[in-house]
Amino acid sequence: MSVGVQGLYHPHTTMDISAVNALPYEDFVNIFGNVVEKCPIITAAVWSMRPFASLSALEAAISEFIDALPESGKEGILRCHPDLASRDLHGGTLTRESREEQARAGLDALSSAEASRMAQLNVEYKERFKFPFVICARMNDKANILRQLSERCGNERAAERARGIEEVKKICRLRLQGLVLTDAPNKL
Ligand SMILES: NC(=O)N[C@H]1NC(=O)NC1=O
Repeated sequence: MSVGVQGLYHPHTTMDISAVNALPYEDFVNIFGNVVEKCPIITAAVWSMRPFASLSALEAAISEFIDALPESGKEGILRCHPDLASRDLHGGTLTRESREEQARAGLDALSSAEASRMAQLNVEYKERFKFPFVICARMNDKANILRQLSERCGNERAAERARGIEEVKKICRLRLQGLVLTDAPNKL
């Protein structure tokens, strides 16, 4: 294992679920602490629910923990996310996961027109909802992200809070799949 930015461990190989279940909580939090961006408290809490029968069971435990939070807690999770394509992307202050996801969607290589449109819409969104726009960057390209950011600015706050949390769960699923072997298809 190697220690990455933010002090999180990044195993070189994916683990199977029994290896995950055998982890003491310190290692579990070090490895999985950022599956929900900057919310290691979620990881630390779900450790109590092990053993997990499968990767999907671990994912479901995280999802249920999030769903049980009050609306303020869900907004708190959204507020832990960095703005997409913000100046931080070049400044190196993002978590490794977030930087890689944004780069994969092409957000590190926007034209200046795209960058200022994105910045302007991010401000508009945050002024309206008081939390940042969150979308699973790995499932979208930059054109799609800009379009959705613009469209979602017109939503109601409760709908947008729920939508942001859905996106957090998609980001979480992809981050987990990078760390744990996916369940064998013949077991599903
Ligand atoms: N604001 C926002 O959506 N941030 C995130 N999206 C994503 O895929 N990774 C992130 O950090």
